[in-house]
Amino acid sequence: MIDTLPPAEIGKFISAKHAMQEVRAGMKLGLGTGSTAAWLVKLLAHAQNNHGLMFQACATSTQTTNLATSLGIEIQSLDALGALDLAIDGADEFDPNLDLIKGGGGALLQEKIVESNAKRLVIITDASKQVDHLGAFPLPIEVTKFGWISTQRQVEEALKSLGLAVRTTWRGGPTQPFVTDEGNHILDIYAEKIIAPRALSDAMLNIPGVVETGLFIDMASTIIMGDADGTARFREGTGGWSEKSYDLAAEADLIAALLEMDA
Ligand SMILES: O=C(CO)[C@H](O)[C@H](O)COP(=O)(O)O
Repeated sequence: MIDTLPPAEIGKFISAKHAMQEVRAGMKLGLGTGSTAAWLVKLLAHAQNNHGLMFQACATSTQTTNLATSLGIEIQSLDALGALDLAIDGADEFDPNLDLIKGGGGALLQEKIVESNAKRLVIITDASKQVDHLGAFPLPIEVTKFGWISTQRQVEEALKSLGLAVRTTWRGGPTQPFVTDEGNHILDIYAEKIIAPRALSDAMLNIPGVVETGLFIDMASTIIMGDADGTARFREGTGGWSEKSYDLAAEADLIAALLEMDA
């Protein structure tokens, strides 16, 4: 089964598998959103259902709630759990400071709320997400439905005054814009290169119709990059990279079991 898996998916599995080392019995966990986080959710379900791992969890989206509950993980509300021990999530980009662009899946608001309530945030990725400067991936901005077009104009004016005369587009298009779990729209900013993420984030958050941005600054504790050859490269804060190799042949049964969860 592993032979038919695209290399990118093996890398995501390796990253999620390595992140499982951070999970301890009894922890309160925040579960991320996206295709990499889905591997983590499946690994947690496997550990719970087959090895009796006990944990409590909240989710960062309806998508993750549905996946987790379908696999037998009980999802509680963040408010019921309170402070979390650990959150694990994917990212669209990360830079050398471990600052992130997130929200490619449209879940940035719940992700930021959940992850800001976690003692540690572990980001599971692959090498394609590593950049020198954030911004090649369009930066998502969550905007209220009320006055959304006027907010877009304010966003573009604020970008211009920061020297970023760049394109913005509505996720899903202007006639049927994407609606987030919180009932808002997503404006994607094509900045190409964000030199001052904090200044950009502050300028966006200063606009009343902007609810949140996909810039996650000073939030990630650790980054893990999984590779299709079985190598997990990981970095704590701004320290150096370390690596661990996983034997893919030895992981084949586990990968097959996780893939069967899709059936
Ligand atoms: O921020 C996110 C969702 O809002 C995801 O974590 C991000 O888009 C990465 O997703 P994937 O693991 O599928 O590449």
